[in-house]
Amino acid sequence: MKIACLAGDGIGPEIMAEAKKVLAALDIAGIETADADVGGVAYRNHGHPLPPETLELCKAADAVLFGAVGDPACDNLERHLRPEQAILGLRQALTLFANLRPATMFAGLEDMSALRPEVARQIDLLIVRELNGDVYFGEKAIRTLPDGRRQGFDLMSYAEDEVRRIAHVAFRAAQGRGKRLCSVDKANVLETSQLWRDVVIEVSAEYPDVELSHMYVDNAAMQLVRNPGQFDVVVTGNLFGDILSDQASMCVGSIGLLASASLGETQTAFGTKGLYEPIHGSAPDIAGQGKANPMAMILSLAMLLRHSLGLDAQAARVEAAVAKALADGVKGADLGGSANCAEIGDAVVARL
Ligand SMILES: NC(=O)c1ccc[n+]([C@@H]2O[C@H](COP(=O)([O-])OP(=O)(O)OC[C@H]3O[C@@H](n4cnc5c(N)ncnc54)[C@H](O)[C@@H]3O)[C@@H](O)[C@H]2O)c1
Ligand SMILES: CC(C)[C@H](C(=O)O)[C@@H](O)C(=O)O
Ligand SMILES: [Mg+2]
Repeated sequence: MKIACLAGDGIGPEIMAEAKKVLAALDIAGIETADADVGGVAYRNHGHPLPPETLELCKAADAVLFGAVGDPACDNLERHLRPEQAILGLRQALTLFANLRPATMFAGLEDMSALRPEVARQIDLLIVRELNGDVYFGEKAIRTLPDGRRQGFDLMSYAEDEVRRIAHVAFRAAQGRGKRLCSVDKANVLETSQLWRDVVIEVSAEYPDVELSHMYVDNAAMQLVRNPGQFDVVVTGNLFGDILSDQASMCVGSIGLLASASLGETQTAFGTKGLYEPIHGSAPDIAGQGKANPMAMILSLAMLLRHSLGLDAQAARVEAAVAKALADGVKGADLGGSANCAEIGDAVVARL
């Protein structure tokens, strides 16, 4: 079982070290890890944020464990050389079109939620974010109009097969959970969303046991803080899913808690090939200070064990250890506590 570990920039190396600590403590026979540069550090060391050797390592691996990319020192580089292009490039090169972002309330964190405790307690949802399309990958440019004005554009598009495959992932996820699926779009304004809605309805015929609803994204943003308990599985496009998942993180208490799995259709000997990363970024404002919460990274490792390696029991062990640490009051600065990044990792290991 081969895991490619890409720590990346900012807090990436700090949180990756804690995930590796947890993996080592599990002592699973037959796992090999290999490190590679990605993002700003890769640009500095190899002249490119996603060097060919890093991509090859990821292609050959059963799973990729990914920290974060993003470095303010790279902000003025040409777009294709910026660190963020590495994660976009990996998602595209590995056809990881389904991004699962679960948000569940942990016991003992109700007071840290941006919501009232009785509202926060209801949160148990899964955002299924499409990851290979939308404005992210459409034609984009800053061009000069005939009258001399500059105009930026990013083409928003979804082909029906792209919507169909993510819809199937979402319906199947709903079948395995509360059997309710809410498709979030902007079909009152966008043609892309109208097609999205039509295709989701078409696919729903194959899942009569799942209750399908539709919601406009602006309303969804509001409902997520008004009554998040109404959501079971949410399926949405790349941009809306990016934004709603950061919002969901503060409903749970911190962006340092939300993990993700990015999956495609490639099966390995052990499960589905995937990339696993926290939903947050490289947090340059706290990098190198031990202030990062590694729990999202550790919970991403749990998702890796479950989806790519078929090690459900080990995944559950890691999730239970994180929940127990939180219930015992092990909290970083993001949750109003004083534990540093390494102490949080140690506390999780101690509870495995
Ligand atoms: N997948 C990725 O690698 C990814 C995701 C998001 C953003 N980014 C990049 O990261 C850089 C910084 O972006 P940003 O500031 O908008 O978002 P960010 O998620 O990095 O940080 C937002 C805020 O949350 C805090 N935060 C994030 N993770 C935390 C953690 N684990 N523990 C405690 N606090 C945490 C940060 O300190 C910051 O105040 C940018 O270059 C951005 O493009 C990368
Ligand atoms: C860094 C950026 C490209 C990325 C995205 O927008 O997908 C990030 O925000 C995320 O949520 O993983
Ligand atoms: Mg994001």
